Order: sequence, then structure tokens, then C-alpha cells
Amino acid sequence: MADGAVVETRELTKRYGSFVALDRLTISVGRGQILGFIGPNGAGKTTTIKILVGLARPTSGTATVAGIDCAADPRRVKRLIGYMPDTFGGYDGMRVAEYLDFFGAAFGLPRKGRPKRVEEVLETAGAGTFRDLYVEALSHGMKQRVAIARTLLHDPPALILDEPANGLDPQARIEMRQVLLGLAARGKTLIVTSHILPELARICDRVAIIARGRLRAAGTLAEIARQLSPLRTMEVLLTRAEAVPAAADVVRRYVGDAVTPAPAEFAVRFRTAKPDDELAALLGTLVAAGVGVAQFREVQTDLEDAFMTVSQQADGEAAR
Ligand SMILES: Nc1ncnc2c1ncn2[C@@H]1O[C@H](COP(=O)(O)OP(=O)(O)OP(=O)(O)O)[C@@H](O)[C@H]1O
Repeated sequence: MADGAVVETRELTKRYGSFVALDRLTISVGRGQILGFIGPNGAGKTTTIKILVGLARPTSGTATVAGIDCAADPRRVKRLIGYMPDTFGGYDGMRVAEYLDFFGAAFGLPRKGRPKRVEEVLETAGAGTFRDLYVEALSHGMKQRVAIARTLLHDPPALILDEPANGLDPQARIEMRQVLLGLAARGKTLIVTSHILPELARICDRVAIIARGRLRAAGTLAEIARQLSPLRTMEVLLTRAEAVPAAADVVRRYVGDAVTPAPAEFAVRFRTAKPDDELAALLGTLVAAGVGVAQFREVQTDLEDAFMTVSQQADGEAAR
């Protein structure tokens, strides 16, 4: 087990006949960490999750939760993971507290302690006020929080949440974000899938991007940006549009051709692998040239850029 890893896969591979759905996936998530697990449709996310929760067996490689092998000991692993699928699966005519009590019984929690446990998980999931409401009458955002509460009943160290922010309005999304960050702060290890990438980027410590069954990039967003391209995107903002051609000429002399003038935005953008001291010299030259530099900054790659780059690279590979 890697140092402090709570959830770990090593060279995890799943074949369906000759089709490789998952190809030597190696990831690890530590205690109190949130991993964003993303990839285009059919990338292999659900396959990975199914193996982790003991619902599918790997063809080769291993998956462990708190050191327990998911394939060898699926019953024990189910006690170590709280899994929230992307569908709720409610039961009509049940109040929230009854619904959670029912699942608590299914997890084998003793009857005597269940009401207290139900209250605790409702509080943790920010759903304390829903206890007497009928499940079918809850809004989507409320259901998502009850679903989180359900994953917490047996107090597992690791949670796998499939699209927890899907279909939530902005207010509910913010509340969901706070719940997830709160769980990590209590030491839970979270794996979260989402197609709402800006939202995911706000809560994750690290991100793993898979496509066509293979891990394509992993790490913090800055690390992923570096893995995908050694070039940084820089932007010079000017005080007036007329100075854009002159500024672009200065930049071109330093970095060559990868320069994009954008007069409508008073901007010059360029991609470069040059170190900071050379960029500092470029800034000095721009200022000395009197082009009116208002800002000189690196444009951060966002998760959507990274996702698109990875998907396109994977599609390109498959087409070759
Ligand atoms: N039981 C199966 N038999 C054959 N192929 C399968 C089976 N289950 C999944 N696959 C294939 O494996 C690949 C990975 O599927 P998976 O469901 O893991 O993707 P995903 O990343 O979860 O996608 P999505 O975002 O669409 O849910 C897909 O091409 C899928 O068609």
C-alpha cells in the first residue's frame, strides 16, 4: 500500500472478451483527500467503481480499500465503502428517518443504536430537518443529501460518489460542496465523479483523468496541466488596442511564433516553455517599449481544457 493510501488500484485491468474496458489503472487516494475521477463516456469509471465496491472482479491487477483486497474479500470491503450511485432508488410511503433506519438494518447496525445514528448522519449531510418528510416528496437536492447520509450509516472510511452534483441548482450545489468538504475534513476519503468540471475543480485535492480505459493524467490541476503540455499560456494585457501589434512583435522576438494578438481584448497571448527569469526580462522589455502593460500573467489551464486535451489525445490514438 502506498503511504497513507485508503483507496488504491494497481495495474487494474478489466476485459470483456477481447475488449479492454480498463487498462492497468493505478491510482491512490489518501485519508481526508478528495479525488475527482473523470473521463468521457465509456472511459471506464463505472467499471473501476464496480470493482472497488466488490460488484465486479478485475481480470488482473488489484484494488484495495484500507488494505483489504476488493476481489478477495468483497464482504469486508462493502463495510469500508459508502457508495452513492447516480440514481436514488427511493421507496414510496417512507419518511426519511424510516428510510435510513431501513438501510441501517440492511447494514446490520443494531436496532438500539439506529435512531441516534440516523440523526447523526442526517446532521452530517446537512439534512437534519428532513427526518419526518416523505422521501418521494423531497426535491432532487434534498434527495442527494439523504443519499449522502445513507452512505455514512456504517461509518465507512471511504466514500464513492457518482455525480453528486448532477441536476442540482447553484444553491444546492454550493451546499453539496460544503457537505463534501466537511466529510473530507472529518477524515473521510472521497472519490467523486462528475461532468460538472468547474464544480469538481473547487473541491478536489487531486484529479485522475481516464479515457478509453487508461489513466491519462493525474495530480493537482497544475500538475496535470504540466503533464499535458510543457508549455505555459501567458497573457499580456495592455491599456489600449493600438499597442497590441507592437507588443506582439516584442513578444515574438522572445518566444518565436506561438503568439496570438487579440486586439479586441487589448491582449497578447503566447505559449512558452521559457523559465521565469526570461519572462521577467520580456516584461522589462515590454515596459521599456512603452506599450502600456496593465497585466502580465499566466493563464491557468482549467479542468475543462485538460479534459478536452485528454479526450482528443485518446481519440487520436485510437484512430491511428
Ligand atoms: N458488461 C459489459 N460487457 C461489455 N462491455 C462493457 C460491460 N460493461 C462496460 N462495458 C464497456 O466498457 C467500457 C467502459 O464502460 P464504463 O461504464 O466503465 O464507462 P464510464 O466511464 O463509466 O462511462 P459513463 O460516463 O458513460 O458512465 C465501455 O466501452 C462499455 O461499453
